[in-house]
Amino acid sequence: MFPCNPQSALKEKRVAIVGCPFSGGQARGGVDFGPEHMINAGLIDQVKELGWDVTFEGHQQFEQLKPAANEDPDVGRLKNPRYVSAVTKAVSGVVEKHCKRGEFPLTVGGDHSLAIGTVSGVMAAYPDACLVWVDAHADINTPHSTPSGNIHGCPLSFVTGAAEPCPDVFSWVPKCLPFERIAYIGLRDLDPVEKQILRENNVCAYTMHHVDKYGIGRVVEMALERINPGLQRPIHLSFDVDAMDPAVAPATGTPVRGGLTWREGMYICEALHETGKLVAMDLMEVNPVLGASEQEVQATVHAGLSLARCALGETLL
Ligand SMILES: NC(=[NH2+])NCCC[C@H](N)C(=O)O
Ligand SMILES: [Mn+2]
Ligand SMILES: [Mn+2]
Repeated sequence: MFPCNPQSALKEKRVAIVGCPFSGGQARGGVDFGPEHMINAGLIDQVKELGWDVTFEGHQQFEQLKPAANEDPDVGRLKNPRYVSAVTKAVSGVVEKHCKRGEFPLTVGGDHSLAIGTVSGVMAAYPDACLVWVDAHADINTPHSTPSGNIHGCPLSFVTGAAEPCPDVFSWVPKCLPFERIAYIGLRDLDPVEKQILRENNVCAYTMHHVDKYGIGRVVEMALERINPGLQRPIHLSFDVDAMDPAVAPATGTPVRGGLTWREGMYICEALHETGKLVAMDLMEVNPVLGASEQEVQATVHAGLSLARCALGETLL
């Protein structure tokens, strides 16, 4: 299989929006309405406005992948394991297909368990890619370490191989992403085993402490120097909207105070666009049901739209 030429998606400016109405990786309903809200708020036209050709084949349909009641018992601590495994496998294939067509997949969630699919799909098309993970959380719990059983807290343990093998589920996931190719930005809520995994594997991780200390410009620069020296590698950006401060993006399932400002979030997307190496983006965890008011929902959706536009070049002269 030939690796894709990362330049084609960028030169031809073709985006494929992959709407993933999925909430099975965590316990709170509503995150499955995220993609619909983003589309209804004008995502397609806004991306077209930036000069991209946009494909949107309608939201992914996951209902038929859902096991019948009682047929998806926990595996270890993992909740809905068969459902999440099947959905992320499907997403992986869709993302890989778009990459191989020379399109830039913009995957809109949905909860962050979907990244098992997006990361494996991008890595199948671009085996030398690196990943920038912008999140309050490290999402690298293993099936044994997860305190919640929510798989949206675990996606990176599967794709890096940190996860213990689990019977029946996720056996399809390739160990496709080396630790040296992950950079985290925005971390501020880690579980003890996650800290241990990051330390033991010397993972490039910039917490909010580092954002305060160095400034976001320097943080992005240092992150890229670490995981992508000379900018040789294609870049996948996985953005959990809870990386943003809850004042900016309140409508999300696991908000944590002390997050990125509006500009810090946008800056990350702009800077990655500027590299000319960004090949895929995920925008996850917008939960329109969790806003305390309509205004909070709108604020979160608008932050999400703006992040996507910045990653696609909006603010470039
Ligand atoms: N994608 C997210 N919002 N993840 C939150 C994860 C929270 C916690 N670390 C857990 O594993 O349950
Ligand atoms: Mn998060
Ligand atoms: Mn996350």
